[in-house]
Amino acid sequence: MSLLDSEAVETYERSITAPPADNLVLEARNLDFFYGKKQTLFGVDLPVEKNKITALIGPSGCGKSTLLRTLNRIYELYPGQQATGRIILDGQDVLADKAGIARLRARDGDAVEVTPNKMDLATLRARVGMVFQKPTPFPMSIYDNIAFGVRLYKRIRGAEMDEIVERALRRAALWDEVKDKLKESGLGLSGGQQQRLCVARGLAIDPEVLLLDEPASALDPISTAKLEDTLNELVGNVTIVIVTHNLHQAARLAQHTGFMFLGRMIEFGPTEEFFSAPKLKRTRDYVTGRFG
Ligand SMILES: Nc1ncnc2c1ncn2[C@@H]1O[C@H](COP(=O)(O)OP(=O)(O)OP(=O)(O)O)[C@@H](O)[C@H]1O
Repeated sequence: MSLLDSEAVETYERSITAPPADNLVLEARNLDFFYGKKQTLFGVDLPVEKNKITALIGPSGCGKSTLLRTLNRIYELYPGQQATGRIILDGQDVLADKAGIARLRARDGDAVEVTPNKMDLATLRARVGMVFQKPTPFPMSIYDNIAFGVRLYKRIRGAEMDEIVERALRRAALWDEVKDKLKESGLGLSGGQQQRLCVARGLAIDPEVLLLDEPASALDPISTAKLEDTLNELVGNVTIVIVTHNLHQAARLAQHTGFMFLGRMIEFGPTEEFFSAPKLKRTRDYVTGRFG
């Protein structure tokens, strides 16, 4: 075998240990993604267990954010970006319409039963929320930051809205810090508080899944610890997928971890095994700091 052959074999070697199928709430299967003509995801599989935390790690540019943006189809806001494959949310394919599913069946022989209607974006965004790398509060009061999103999806009266706002802020572990200044601007909060406000905003519409794209990268260690406490408290009630560059953070928080490399999901499995006994050399090299 030539060096080139062995490299080619290694490039495609994968190890995916998925949680039991009945426990999955969201699943990407054989997902490809294109920025124009440039392909950036290649046959990615991602099984996401319900009410657990799944971490995505990997070197810069390997496609972690792209994968996250595909899961709630936020990429559709940008012309020329396209995804093919399957994203199944509670048995419904959120990516494909009827014709798309027929094409997939013909291509992959995939016989998964899904509802053949492309999910409308408002429904999808309500079920799969997203928090970005930089805190992005709206230029309005702390209260309205949360109420605004809720009003987009539900007709709510005053007192009921107060309850929703309080509950979301409590779940995001921010209530005690802001309960006396709900009318003040969200922009006046610290970076860490702003990020928890964004988590609260996401939680207020009761999503099944919350996607977090490096949510702690702009935060100091104390704010990071508070955010992690918040995420830990949410386990069991909401499903979280988090992209992080911080391997310790992945090990601390996640029940499952996926390692991406060059647009591929190379290794996926339970976090403890993933870090203590990675199955592939490439993962081992990455988690021991030998490359990346
Ligand atoms: N808008 C875009 N147009 C064209 N290519 C893009 C665009 N956004 C990202 N890419 C490319 O897609 C690939 C994957 O990028 P992505 O941001 O998903 O990686 P990442 O793993 O999240 O990186 P990082 O850890 O640095 O945030 C990279 O090669 C990147 O250059």
